Amino acid sequence: MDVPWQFITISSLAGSFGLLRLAPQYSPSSYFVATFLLVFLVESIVAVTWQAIIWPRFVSPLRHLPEPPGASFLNGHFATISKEATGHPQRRWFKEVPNDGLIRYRALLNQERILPTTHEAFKEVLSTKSYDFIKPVMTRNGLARILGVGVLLAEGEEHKRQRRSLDPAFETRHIRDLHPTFWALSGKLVHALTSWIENEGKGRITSLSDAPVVEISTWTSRATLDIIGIAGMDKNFDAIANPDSELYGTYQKVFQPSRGQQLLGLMSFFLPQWFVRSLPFAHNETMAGAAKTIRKVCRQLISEKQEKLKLLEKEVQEPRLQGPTDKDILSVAIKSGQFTTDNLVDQLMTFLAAGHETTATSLTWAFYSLCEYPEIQARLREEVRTHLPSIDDASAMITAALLSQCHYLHAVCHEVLRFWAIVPLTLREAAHDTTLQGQFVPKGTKIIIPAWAVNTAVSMWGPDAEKFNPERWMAPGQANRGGAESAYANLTFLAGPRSCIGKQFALAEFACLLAALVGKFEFEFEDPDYPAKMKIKGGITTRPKEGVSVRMRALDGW
Ligand code: HEM
Repeated sequence: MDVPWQFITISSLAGSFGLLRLAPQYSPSSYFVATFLLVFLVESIVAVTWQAIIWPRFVSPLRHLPEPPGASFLNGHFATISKEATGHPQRRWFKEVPNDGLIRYRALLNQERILPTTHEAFKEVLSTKSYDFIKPVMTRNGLARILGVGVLLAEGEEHKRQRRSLDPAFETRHIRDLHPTFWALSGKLVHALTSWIENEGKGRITSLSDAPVVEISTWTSRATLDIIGIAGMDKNFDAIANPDSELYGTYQKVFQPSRGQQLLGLMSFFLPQWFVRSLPFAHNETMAGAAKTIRKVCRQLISEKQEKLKLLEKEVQEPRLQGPTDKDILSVAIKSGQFTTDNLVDQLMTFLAAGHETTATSLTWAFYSLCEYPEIQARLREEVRTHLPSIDDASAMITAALLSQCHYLHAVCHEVLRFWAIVPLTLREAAHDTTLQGQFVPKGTKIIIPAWAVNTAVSMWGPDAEKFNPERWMAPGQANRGGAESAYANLTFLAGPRSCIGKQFALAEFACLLAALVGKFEFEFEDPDYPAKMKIKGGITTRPKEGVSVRMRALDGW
């Protein structure tokens, strides 16, 4: 249970106002501000005593669950959680706290969190009772401004309806058709990078030590924005060619954590979100501006696409006009007839945000791991060069079948996604009183799904769980699950009805981009000691705090 700060703030304001107007003789002060502060203080002390001390220690049905050591009296494990990278403490607790499937830990003011640890517990939260454990309202409101209230944030029957309408855009058959698009855009990225490197190196690159330094995450982000633009919305944002593109710049600002963001996040505990958002802070202005730009772009895309579809309808007799363009996510959503224009804007916002930074960050981690293990990089390059046509060959067509011959590529991609689990944890909240693994769970309790901890748990993956090892995907019969027995051992894309709708899209896009980049370039850390210094930056997705800076040069012969 959380302390109801908003209720306390609003009731203190209203109570102080009422007291001074109706019964001023009982007011502790004749000044409104002083009265408010006193009433607020008294209400807060009562609420905190109950919620942060009495409830979690003596009343909560969860109080008997095992807890990690080191909790403070009032703020439980908050200091540990806020000091370490997102998902890191949960990884340790997963390993070290003896439990029967559930652990309890406590956040700020001892707010309780349940950390499930077994296959059965994850199955219950994510599949059997997935609509009983919903996304927390605060998280939903926080994300809605930039992500829109699309399928990612919808709940219950509304979610089922939206998911059914969008699923056709992600059918295997359709993802197969997208491979040439993914390959063409991977080529565009390779060529842009080649020119940049040649330009920076001024024709003097003979070995990696002469090569210029590339911070790879800015390039991966631009490439995946272009891919979701073309494959998802039939629109070329041209971010690879133009790093100053409006949309790319907007997302860069939005995904950059700032002090203002943290401060406003804290204020949202006490005050209604609409009020916090109207305060004159720079962060509020940035977010409002970003939301406006993203909405404007989405509206434009929808009206362009509606025009195009009308034309196609008119000329339906001419099959040449029915290319893959009418199978992008936006066309499928429009043609389903299930969404109003405003709903469509929300869906597009969701796909733009959920569908580009995730794959870009995974690719950044791939670069990190391939610099850490140059022998894996070399083996992967050899496989790509043996089985796939050169990325410089504009007439070559890549197909899903051709790509599937690259078993090691498949293994490396899956291992990067498992090992780094870029959405390291995600939250759920009990929509009503319920049970989890037979344990009573009161309404409002937060459940933590610790994808990173699960993906690297010895209990799920065996003794080498914490080692980056693509071989686990190469052994006979292990290509799909990497040797893990449980379907809930790999939560990179989650599992169940709320799992990532774009998983197959992301896997194919990731494989094409990685194959093209590793086939063409060799690279190494700019600073060979980087792994010892690297800090992980937390947020919804985790990434290396300083990015991944690599010396990079194009190789001949492919
Ligand atoms: C490596 C890349 C990706 C990763 C690791 C990833 C991961 C995830 C995760 C963990 C969730 C569940 C979030 C939650 O419920 O708390 C999710 C949901 C979602 N993802 Fe992805 N994603 C990736 C790529 C994509 C792409 C390329 C698209 C779109 C083309 C996409 C669209 C979505 C959508 C729409 C949802 C909401 C699904 C629902 O609630 O029904 N994702 N993703």
